[in-house]
Amino acid sequence: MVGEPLNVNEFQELAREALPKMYNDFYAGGAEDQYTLKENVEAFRRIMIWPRILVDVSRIDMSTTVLGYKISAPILIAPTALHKLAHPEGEVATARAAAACKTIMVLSFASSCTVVEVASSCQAVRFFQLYVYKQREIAAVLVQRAERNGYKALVLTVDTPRLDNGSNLAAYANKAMDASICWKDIEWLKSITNLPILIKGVLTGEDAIKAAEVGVAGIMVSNHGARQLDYTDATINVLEEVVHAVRGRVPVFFDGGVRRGTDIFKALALGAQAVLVGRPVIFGLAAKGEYGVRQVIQMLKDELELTMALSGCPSVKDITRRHVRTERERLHAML
Ligand SMILES: Cc1cc2nc3c(=O)[nH]c(=O)nc-3n(C[C@H](O)[C@H](O)[C@H](O)COP(=O)(O)O)c2cc1C
Repeated sequence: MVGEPLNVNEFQELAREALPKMYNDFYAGGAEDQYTLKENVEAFRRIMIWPRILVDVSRIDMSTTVLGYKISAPILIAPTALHKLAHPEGEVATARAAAACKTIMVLSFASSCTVVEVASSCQAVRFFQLYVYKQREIAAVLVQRAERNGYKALVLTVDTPRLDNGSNLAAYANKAMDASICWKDIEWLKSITNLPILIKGVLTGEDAIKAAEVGVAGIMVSNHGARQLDYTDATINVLEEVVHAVRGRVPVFFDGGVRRGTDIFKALALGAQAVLVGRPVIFGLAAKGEYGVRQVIQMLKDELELTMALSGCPSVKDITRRHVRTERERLHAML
């Protein structure tokens, strides 16, 4: 590729050029037929924006709050494993970029820099993502270490009783991870920490209701970037069901296939409080280190700002359900 990347998708190409094939495949790939991997992105294309005109958009305010922390735009960094495979500075570079962009980074349980290294490298608000191992004491130690080092929330990832097959990492994790964890264990997790707990990996209204009932601080609609169960629906297609089910009791976050500012606008219109971005951040990191991650976030911010201006939404709270139409709604309107 020649020249500067013009959008987030072009970073994928730069990352492919920068990385050994094995690492690139690890980051870019999805489960089995990779049907859901494609759908996560494609499903956004079937949702159309319905803009409003003659609204004063001379000032656009993208800022929002997540669990009370003010951030510059509703774009968080999703937890993704092993950033040092992408760049020698690993998660430290990603965290610095998060700080520079005034947003939140969720550090993966499978990070290649330690919780302490990342904490001491920058002022970014950080959450810690957790998998629970069979040896529960390990989870307790890790949670308390995250708490001591200033991480502000726990993100419990629940879509991985087993990892999708194929790597030594998966083989190891499948042995170590506790596939018996269930709803009652949220009480146990609450008993070992004072941090708010978010549940990542909710895909149905039914589970969203259970999550709200056990008292989590937030729900993340996610199919793990289509790396776990293939043939789950695209996350943008299930977001609204989850939002309706929780009826505002807890905030709903969203990830999967976010590549454009218009995607973020659509997710917010369907009820997400903010989105998380996975692969594009790794591609930015692989291509250009911290600067690349900053560029990726900045591009998404610029695109969201433009989308808001052109849609007649001066602030994120002005983005409503009436600003988008799904394919089904458009077909219905034609009847
Ligand atoms: C290479 C890679 C590693 C990931 N590692 C983790 C992880 O350690 N923990 C976790 O909860 N999610 C993990 N995820 C899932 C992301 O948090 C997120 O759900 C997903 O990447 C969002 O989709 P996107 O990549 O299309 O933005 C990983 C995703 C990728 C691509």
